[in-house]
Amino acid sequence: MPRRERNQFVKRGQTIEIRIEDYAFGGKGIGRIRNEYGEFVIFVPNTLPGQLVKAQIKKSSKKYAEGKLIEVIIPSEDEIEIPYQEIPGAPYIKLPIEKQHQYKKQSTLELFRRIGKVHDINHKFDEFISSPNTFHYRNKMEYGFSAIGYDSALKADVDEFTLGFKRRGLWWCGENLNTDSGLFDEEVENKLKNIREYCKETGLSPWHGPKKEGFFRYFVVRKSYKTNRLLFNLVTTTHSLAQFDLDNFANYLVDLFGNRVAGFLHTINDEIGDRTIATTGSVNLVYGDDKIVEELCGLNFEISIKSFFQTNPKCAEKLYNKVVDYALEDKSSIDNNVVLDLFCGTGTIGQILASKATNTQIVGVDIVSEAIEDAKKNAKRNGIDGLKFIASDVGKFLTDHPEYINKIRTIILDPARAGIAPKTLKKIINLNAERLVYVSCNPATQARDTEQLILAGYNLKKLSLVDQFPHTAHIETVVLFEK
Ligand SMILES: C[S@@+](CC[C@H](N)C(=O)[O-])C[C@H]1O[C@@H](n2cnc3c(N)ncnc32)[C@H](O)[C@@H]1O
Repeated sequence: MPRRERNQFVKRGQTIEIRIEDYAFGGKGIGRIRNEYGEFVIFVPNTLPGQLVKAQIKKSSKKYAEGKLIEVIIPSEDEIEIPYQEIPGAPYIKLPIEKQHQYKKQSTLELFRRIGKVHDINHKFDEFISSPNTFHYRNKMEYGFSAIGYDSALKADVDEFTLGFKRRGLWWCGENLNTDSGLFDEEVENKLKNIREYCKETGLSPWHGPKKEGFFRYFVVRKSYKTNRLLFNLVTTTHSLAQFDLDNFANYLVDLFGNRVAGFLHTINDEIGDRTIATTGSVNLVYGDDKIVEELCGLNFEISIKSFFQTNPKCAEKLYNKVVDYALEDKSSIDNNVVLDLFCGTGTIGQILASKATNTQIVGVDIVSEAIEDAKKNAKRNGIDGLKFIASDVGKFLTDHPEYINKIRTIILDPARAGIAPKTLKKIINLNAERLVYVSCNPATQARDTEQLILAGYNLKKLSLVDQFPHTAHIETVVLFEK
């Protein structure tokens, strides 16, 4: 029996042309179909209000449908020319930055209203913090190799050695980055084609996604804004490794980038999953140093290739200043007290806070042991006392340390995109702290946690938004909760 369609407007698999009218959180354009049955909403990710787009319906329910962008037929009047190669990771690069801010602010506040149930969120809004550099702001890029390219004229896959990013919506296809994308280091991106040619000339194979085989997988670059130096990481499989001269490749990098090369690492990743990357597999140092030094808020941080470090360091300084401002608003709850810095990464926030407080003991917890090692060394290098760093899952740490219950006045939280696991959030609530400064790179999970925190007796006192990733749909938030 044929499946009954669930709405009167669109069918799954159907291709439609639709005008985008609004912007929803997370970079989804909103289009509407109006007919004799009424009005129906269609979300199309990576589109802008004002565009006329062709999209294919991927999901459809009674209330709404979601489509995948196939092409922009007519651009939005807001779009401007840019001198960079467009990449899928920066879908809003043609939109003036002020417009991007407007969409981000409005859609994020709406999320707190709808999911967090904070109906007066406009009154709680404190500040929208822009990135000091809106172009060339990233300190890390992960370029992928692929054995399959895409011929736009033929509209078909072709065998091609590519190095760059995945083609939007086609996970198995790579797209060469030939010039600066406007997001990362101009020199590196303009010379990426040389790296590609070097690798191609070895005759060794790039990764073939569907077959799950090949030698070259990723080329990762980390940059320090303090020193302007670069740390490279080439990720390959063991297949054909004997035929690849790593020292020769290191020399080639030095020929290309001179003394900007801080170090070159080689990672072996034989896992066949298509996920990235630099954090899995065994890492060997081939040339130079395996770390890079960055400066934030006057302190120095040594970062290894596996540790999390804020991707936009100039803007991270502004983010951290806001976190520290919120934490120090009630200085008496910080001075002479223990502060928990949960999900602390390389311990940046705790160190900055400790450097501005008196006799404060910071206890930082992160699951990545390399990040904790970096945190310990960084605290020593910055000469800051009173810091303790522990490598553990936050939930496990709180179970193992009941002595902190009713003893902590302020907690800093900065979880990864997935947010705080519900069981861990319960344990955090159970600590009974007076104040939480909660940083998030995914306000959708933070808004979900906000509802729980309010039910547990916290008030959302203020919220600031930080545009850590211009030209993308991402936005970072800093929220102060008080009991
Ligand atoms: C957004 S980063 C924050 C890092 C740090 N606050 C900073 O600004 O550099 C999130 C951190 O959470 C850590 N993490 C993820 N899941 C965790 C867990 N279950 N327990 C402890 N740490 C976790 C990650 O290793 C990562 O360092």
